Amino acid sequence: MRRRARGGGGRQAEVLVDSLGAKGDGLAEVDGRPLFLPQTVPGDRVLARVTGERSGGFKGAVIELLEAGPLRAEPPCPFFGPCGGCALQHFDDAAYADWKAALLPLALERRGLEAGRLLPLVRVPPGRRRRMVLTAVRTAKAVLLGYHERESHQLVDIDNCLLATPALAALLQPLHDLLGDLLAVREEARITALESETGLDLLIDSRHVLALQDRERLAAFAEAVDLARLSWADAGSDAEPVCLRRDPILSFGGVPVVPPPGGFVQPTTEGQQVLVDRVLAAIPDTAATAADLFSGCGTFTFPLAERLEVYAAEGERDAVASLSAAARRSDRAGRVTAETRDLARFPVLADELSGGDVVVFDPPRNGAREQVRELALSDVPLVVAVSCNPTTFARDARALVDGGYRLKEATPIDQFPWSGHLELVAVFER
Ligand SMILES: C[S@@+](CC[C@H](N)C(=O)[O-])C[C@H]1O[C@@H](n2cnc3c(N)ncnc32)[C@H](O)[C@@H]1O
Repeated sequence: MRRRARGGGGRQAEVLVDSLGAKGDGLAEVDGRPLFLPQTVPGDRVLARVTGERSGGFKGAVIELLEAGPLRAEPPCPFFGPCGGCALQHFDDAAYADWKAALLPLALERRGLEAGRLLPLVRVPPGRRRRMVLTAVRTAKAVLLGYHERESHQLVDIDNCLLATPALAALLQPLHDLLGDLLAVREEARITALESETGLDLLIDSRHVLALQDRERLAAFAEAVDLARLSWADAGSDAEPVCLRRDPILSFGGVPVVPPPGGFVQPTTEGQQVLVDRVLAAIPDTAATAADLFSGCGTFTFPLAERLEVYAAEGERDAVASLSAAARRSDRAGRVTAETRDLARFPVLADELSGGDVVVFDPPRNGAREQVRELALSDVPLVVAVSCNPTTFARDARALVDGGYRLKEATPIDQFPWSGHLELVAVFER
């Protein structure tokens, strides 16, 4: 490392990037501590600015790429760089896949764990993201619609997204036009768009107060782009359907479910199928009962209930309502019970779980610390964990192993291509 004079924005240094960190940033060294440099690859020699502190090291920004590393690739998207939606389009594809596949064993290793059998990375290609959450703001000149820059409030305006399904990508330009008509200067909106099996489902969440002509404009928009449903929420308040042309439907284990507006569903159909297949494959024929914790609106509940009696618990009231309504309409009504329950504050207790055959749990990114404490005390013979965060998964896995479980098998799934995120499914046995 060669230091230069302090610049106005912080210390500058010429560094060599030697590896990639767990979130996809290149890692160099300054003063014997790691310097995290977004959008660099191993072998890059860069002039960097130190911009702050980060987990035992520094965060930085590239001022100039002095020499490109051999694993640098041409990013396919013109928005890559400023757009915070992707972090790793500039990395050689095979090297990217190796790096992603290693995230899970590395996270486990940090907790002193190893999977009995680590299956190869399953890759979901770009262009399959069926759910997107975007932000929009009306400026004096135009509407900006897209993702924020990394660690910034700055919005990057996009009119295409290579991650999204073609139907979602094609919605971006009409959405720009709609929001240009609707929003006043400085008004913002958060848009959740889902491509369901029966068409697009859109939730617009904004402080903008809807006048009668706005509602007419929204209905005309729904008609023009053939939306299944268009809902409106006021800063997170209960979503109100503005236009329901047909129910948006996703099928879980063959059961049609109408997800709540903006509700969580797996981001890709392909990723969901792999997760469901791996969960079902882990369950022996002798099992009769299962608990599906953090169930959402039933991604695993309904495939499990084809054969098993299932208790589903989930924190979002609307998701449980969707799940319960779908169960009532299905042939699995007698095999599914669902409850709205905050599993961090009121985890299902070891005594409640004990005697059951299988627990499936699929928590949010921060994991299931409180729920896992109870699971570890239970006598459930089989636990299948689904997670989108190897770090919190490894923490929870440690608690299960300390409670007497064995981590039998784990599968990493790249449901979030070009990002530092990784989906996974893991099987634990007592
Ligand atoms: C990763 S999603 C999985 C949902 C579902 N298993 C699926 O595959 O679609 C995590 C779920 O946990 C729910 N959740 C988050 N925090 C929770 C809590 N404290 N208690 C119960 N559920 C919670 C979210 O609402 C979300 O539905």
